[in-house]
Amino acid sequence: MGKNRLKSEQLPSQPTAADLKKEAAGKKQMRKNPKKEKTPAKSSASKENTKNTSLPKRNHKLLAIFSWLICIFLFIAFTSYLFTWKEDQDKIFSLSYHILLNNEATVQNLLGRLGAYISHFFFYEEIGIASYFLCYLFFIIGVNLLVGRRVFRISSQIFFIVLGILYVSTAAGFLMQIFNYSGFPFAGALGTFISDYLIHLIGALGTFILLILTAVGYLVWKFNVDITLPSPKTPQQELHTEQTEEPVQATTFASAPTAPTINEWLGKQMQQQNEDLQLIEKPEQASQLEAEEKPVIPHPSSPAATTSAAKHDVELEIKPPVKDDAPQPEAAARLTQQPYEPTLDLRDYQYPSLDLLDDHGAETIIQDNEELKKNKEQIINTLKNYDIDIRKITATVGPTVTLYEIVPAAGVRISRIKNLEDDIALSLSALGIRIIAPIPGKGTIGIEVPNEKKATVSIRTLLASEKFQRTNMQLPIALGKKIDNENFIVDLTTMPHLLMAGATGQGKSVGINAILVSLLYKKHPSQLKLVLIDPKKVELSLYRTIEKHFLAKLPGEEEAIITDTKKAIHTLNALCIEMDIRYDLLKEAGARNIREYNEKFVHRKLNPEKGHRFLPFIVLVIDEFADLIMTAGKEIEMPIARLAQLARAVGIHLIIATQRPSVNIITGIIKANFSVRIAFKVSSKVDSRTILDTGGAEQLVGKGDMLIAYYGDIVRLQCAFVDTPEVERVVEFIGRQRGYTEAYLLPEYEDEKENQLNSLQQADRDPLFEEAARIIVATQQGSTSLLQRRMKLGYNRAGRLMDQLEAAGIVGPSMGSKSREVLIKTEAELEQFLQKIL
Ligand SMILES: Nc1ncnc2c1ncn2[C@@H]1O[C@H](COP(=O)(O)OP(=O)(O)OP(=O)(O)O)[C@@H](O)[C@H]1O
Repeated sequence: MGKNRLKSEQLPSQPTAADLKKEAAGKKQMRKNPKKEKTPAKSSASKENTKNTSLPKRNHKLLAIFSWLICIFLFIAFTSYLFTWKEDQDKIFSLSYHILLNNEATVQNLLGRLGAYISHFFFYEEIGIASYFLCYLFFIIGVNLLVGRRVFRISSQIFFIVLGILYVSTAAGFLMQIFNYSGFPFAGALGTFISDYLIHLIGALGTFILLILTAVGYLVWKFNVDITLPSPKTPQQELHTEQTEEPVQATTFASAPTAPTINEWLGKQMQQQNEDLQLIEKPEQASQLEAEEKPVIPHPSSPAATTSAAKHDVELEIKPPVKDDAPQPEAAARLTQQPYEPTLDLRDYQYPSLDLLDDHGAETIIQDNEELKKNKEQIINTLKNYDIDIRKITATVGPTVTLYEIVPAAGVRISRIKNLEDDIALSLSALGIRIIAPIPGKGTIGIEVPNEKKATVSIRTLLASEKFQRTNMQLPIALGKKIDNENFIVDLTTMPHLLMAGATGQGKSVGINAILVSLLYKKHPSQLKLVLIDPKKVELSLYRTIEKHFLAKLPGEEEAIITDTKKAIHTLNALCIEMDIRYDLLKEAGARNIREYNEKFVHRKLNPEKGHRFLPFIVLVIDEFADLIMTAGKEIEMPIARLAQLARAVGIHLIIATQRPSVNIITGIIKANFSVRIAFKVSSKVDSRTILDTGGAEQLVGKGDMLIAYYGDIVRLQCAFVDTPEVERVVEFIGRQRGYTEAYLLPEYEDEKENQLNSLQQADRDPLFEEAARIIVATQQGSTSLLQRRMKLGYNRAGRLMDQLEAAGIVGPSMGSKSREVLIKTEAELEQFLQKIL
């Protein structure tokens, strides 16, 4: 038998232990540094490596197929031999191995003379029925070679095979001798020899006992059978035992008695033998088999687990901290070790994808050489008319305008060009010419001329840019593109507030949407809350879909988007209270700003039981500030100024937009606290000065063409464009997802003045109050003289009535000589209101 034995060392390209270690180390490295894995192998060395490794891999596959061919060949030949051995045996006895060369000899074995000879050799001359172990050997060699990993540990498998051959052939020999059977060679020469030897040595009974004990011993060793009575084990202990058991043994044993299919068994082998290497998925059947055979370990969350855990008092259930019930020391230690993750509130939340946004075509900047040449000549000629010579002129084509940068000839004073600005613009007769003399930081003069064909800057392009994708800004906003096409993406937290102005239809609302969409693409609902005030009632209403994700509101309010002046005042004051609360929290935590505070909170250095919580950023947006300040004046201005002065450190940022950039709206106190200001096209130079402290915004071309005063610089940008349907898609995408149970609640604000007035009202309300209210609402005119006329009252009493109507919230505050705004619009609404207050 020795000469025919196949040694594992002779097997082709069997991976060595060192190879496997290298491979595992390589995988670890890749897991650690996945980028490296993705980087295409550029160096010649790595190419070489690829070549070198691909060759053995191919050979492995070929050898695997070859192994499996041998396995199948032996299996068919052996099985056929079971039925044809009688017919073929005589011929092999007479011809021996010459039968392989003798074409005239005919045999019955399905695999012909070779099949018959090999089967006879192994069954009769060697190991009998145990020959099937050889099929198994070639099978596992093939698997190892094909998978390219050590699915089966060959050394231990050979040990198992040798033991199996010895045992099976001996047992077969013993049975044949006991039953005096001399037909089919079940035992082979080896089995017959060993069993014969044993029977002579220790007798038939002794051999029988030896065989039984060997089998039982093997099973005990394999199953690690606990022979003592089972001691009570906790579920964790059982789990531990299961996991630490030697995988090869457990599988081999588990598979053998139930004779699973090859697939089932292979699945188990592969799963158990390669714990540290990632393997193929466990076939379903195999897992069923395992479930049947192994003791059932209940899932920790299953009722069974709970009861068994309760019995053994080991289960650790981590609950949210309860005030009176101090967590167990072990649980507490675990909790403090893991940083708090605010996004786990809504752990399944998905950020909107770029597919929701459109590419607004016309993205590429068209460089029209004709146009450039024409403009260049016109500029040169115009300047020549004013005796200004040019040394050099260069053009930078932007999305909306082209910047012509001029180096004047020696001796030309820049101030002269600046003085001629209007004349030059007139001569160039193009709308939207802006002269920058000199360009800051350069000794040159810039003339911006609008392009005939303008490009749209889609927000999608900006959000897809690497700068935005990779940013670590806290509140990144993609505002637009500069004239040199650089993306202008800035952090709102550094601004820290933003004032936007521009005549109607010039791009303010689009600008606000671009800012909000940028934030929604970068922030999780736990990190950002929006307070939206929209007196125009149309622009921001589409954001109500995301109320339970991103909006903040006053407690008890139905609508999160504020359209009413009174509510706007309340909201601003509530924000001031939120700011004060946050300052107190920061003080207690010893943090200087929201960033430090949240960092401490995340690392569980602040106790939630003392009121500490993760603080989301709050961004307040007011679209149409003019309406508010005109109706509520100081009541609006004061809280805004306070917030603008102080709220930055606690993560509250303001964005205020207005159509009317006049000084009574953008007051000194507001302006002083908003250092970053954006101007879309305005109607006059005065307006431009009000916003930017300089002219230029009146020269803009509209449609998102804008100037931003950003820390001393004035930068011209083409605002990013996002259309309403795009915003709708984004908010719907967010709104469809699971959100919080309600909007983020701002603190309750109690208007003391209002309360005083209310109590006063109830006591001293004029008996004509109701009638006056009806007249005012019916006519929708908040005029004292109207009351005087209609009710035939003196000026004082009518004035008092009007004050009472204001206190009750039926009319707005006095607006000088103009009528007051009537806040209740219909008589039905008034009836309801009166019922409530009278
Ligand atoms: N960045 C931009 N790129 C291209 N087109 C724009 C851009 N911004 C605005 N537009 C065009 O101008 C139109 C008006 O813009 P928008 O609604 O933002 O004006 P607005 O200043 O908010 O006006 P209003 O104050 O009356 O609400 C848009 O419908 C769009 O066609």
